Amino acid sequence: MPVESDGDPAARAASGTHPVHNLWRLRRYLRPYAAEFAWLLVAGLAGTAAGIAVPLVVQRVVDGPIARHEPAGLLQLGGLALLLGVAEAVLIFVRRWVQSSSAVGMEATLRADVYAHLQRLPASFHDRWQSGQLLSRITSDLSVIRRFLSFGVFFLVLNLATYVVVVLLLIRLHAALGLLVAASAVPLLLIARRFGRHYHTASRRMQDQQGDVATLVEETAQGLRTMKAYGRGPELAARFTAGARTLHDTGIGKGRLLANTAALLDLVPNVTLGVVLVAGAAAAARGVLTIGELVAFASLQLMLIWPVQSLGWIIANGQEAATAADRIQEVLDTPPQIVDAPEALTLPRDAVRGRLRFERVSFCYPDAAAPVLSEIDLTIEPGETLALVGATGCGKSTLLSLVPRMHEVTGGRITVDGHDLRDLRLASLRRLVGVAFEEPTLFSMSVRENLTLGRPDADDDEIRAALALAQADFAYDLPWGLATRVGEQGLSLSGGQRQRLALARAVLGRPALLVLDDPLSALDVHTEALVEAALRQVLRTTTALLVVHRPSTISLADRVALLDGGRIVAVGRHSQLLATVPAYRALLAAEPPTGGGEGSNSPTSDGWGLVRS
Ligand SMILES: Nc1ncnc2c1ncn2[C@@H]1O[C@H](COP(=O)(O)OP(=O)(O)OP(=O)(O)O)[C@@H](O)[C@H]1O
Repeated sequence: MPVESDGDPAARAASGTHPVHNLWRLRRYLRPYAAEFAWLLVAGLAGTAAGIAVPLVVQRVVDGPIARHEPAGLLQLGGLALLLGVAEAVLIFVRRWVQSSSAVGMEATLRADVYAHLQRLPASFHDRWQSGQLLSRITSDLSVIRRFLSFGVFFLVLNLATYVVVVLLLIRLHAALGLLVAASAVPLLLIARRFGRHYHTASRRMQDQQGDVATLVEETAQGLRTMKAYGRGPELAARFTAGARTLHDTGIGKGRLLANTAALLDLVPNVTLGVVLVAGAAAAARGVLTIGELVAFASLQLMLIWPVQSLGWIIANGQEAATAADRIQEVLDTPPQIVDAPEALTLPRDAVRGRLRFERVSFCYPDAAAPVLSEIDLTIEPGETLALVGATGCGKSTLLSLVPRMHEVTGGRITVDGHDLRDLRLASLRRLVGVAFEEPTLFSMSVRENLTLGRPDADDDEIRAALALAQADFAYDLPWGLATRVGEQGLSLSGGQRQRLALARAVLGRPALLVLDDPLSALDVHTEALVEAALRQVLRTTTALLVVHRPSTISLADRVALLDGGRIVAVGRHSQLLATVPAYRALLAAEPPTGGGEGSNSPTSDGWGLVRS
């Protein structure tokens, strides 16, 4: 979790922002529902007015028909009280009906915006953020905000209005007692202020801890096989229990804070009510107050108990919503760094020859001490295949990720046919580049949807050709053919099957540039030979950059570049490098000689066991 400081009120004070600043910024999501909220308020206020009118009618009943023993008048006023009660019930129903639909609509819009923003954020953002934190923000935090903007704000306004109107009526009924009730607002405000300060910190802590627990659950679900295989279940369970215990303790602390405050908030109106009853009875005995007025006074004062009691809940809900808004804005305020330039170009596939050039390219991961890649100069001619080899961790995958702009170069530039990649529209670039990463990622959708991820318009023939090339015709034999849904992350398929589908996805529609990270690593020798033969056909017409871990795959390449310490230390044909670069020889000698050979299409032997199959 990168950002914790917002939960600290001191840090917030230092930054000069108000605790509800981020919540206030979300007001635009309420705008489309302004009419609904206006109706909501009107219905709420009308319902409250009807409720307040009932004690006043009761006052007339007691001082009129009851005092004078007139049953006819009693019936009339009783009917009016009943009518007011029914009106209040209907208005409450209307309010709740409108409230739920507008609040859910607002939450859905905000969630869609956060999700869209997450997609625009670069890979480096997702590298740094735990997915559980993002998950908890996009689910529980948004629900907290929805609850506050729909119920919390509404009851805050309604309860304030009720408080003010009732206190004015009380002052009108009996000035001294009414002012006493009004004065009871002072301790209430002091209690509320103190509570708000403490609760803010506690709710931020709890929401962050919820994210940590979500991360633990997510990691467990994803790494279940590995954990089981290594028998690490108990350790994982202990980690989860510790996280859940911390969350539990914070929840208990928060609950106690709320309970203590609720008790104090409860105490104030009840003490005031006791005082008023004694003093009111004395006033009635002296004849200063009629019995009806005393009943109305007490009934009206009872109406203040709920607004005061709910104050604790509203403040708690408001604080949670404020911290949730902070956490949401931390995501929304992160600018997507990899975006289209103002005048970005769209390059049609047919107009691209595919000359890929790295010019003094360097790259440094955010917050990393040293660059991973420095001064990379490489040119890959149209239709040429360049294999990138190097020791593990030397930056091969990173170099590949710069081509579809998953990461942005931090120095130099990469061009395709002379166009800086940053001058191309991202959508255009990503249509030109076919990518298969080291980890073949599939999604829990149909095989066809997985294949056409980057080419939704691909037709059946193109899909058939791509599957044939990747030796992935097994897809047609799945229970529902290409319509078969693969399990989450494609885990219902074998590693080799996933890799072949990922390769088919990369080559679908014959992209101008192919960027493949060890595309044959999970295949058996026989399938590897078949895929290699088919891939060779595609590579003849496509510019390709391949990361190669195994000598056998080098045979696909026309030239090889050796990456060492983030720099290209040698480029040339495989046989040249073998003959002249000791580091290259040493690197390949460390690999098991599983076959492969010279970068031509004829089988060769090179003395290092690299024989193309
Ligand atoms: N997201 C990241 N954030 C920070 N550093 C990273 C990140 N990804 C990789 N690195 C670092 O960059 C360096 C190069 O990693 P990279 O994955 O590009 O190497 P590689 O040559 O492809 O390795 P391998 O052959 O094992 O796949 C490594 O030191 C790695 O620790």
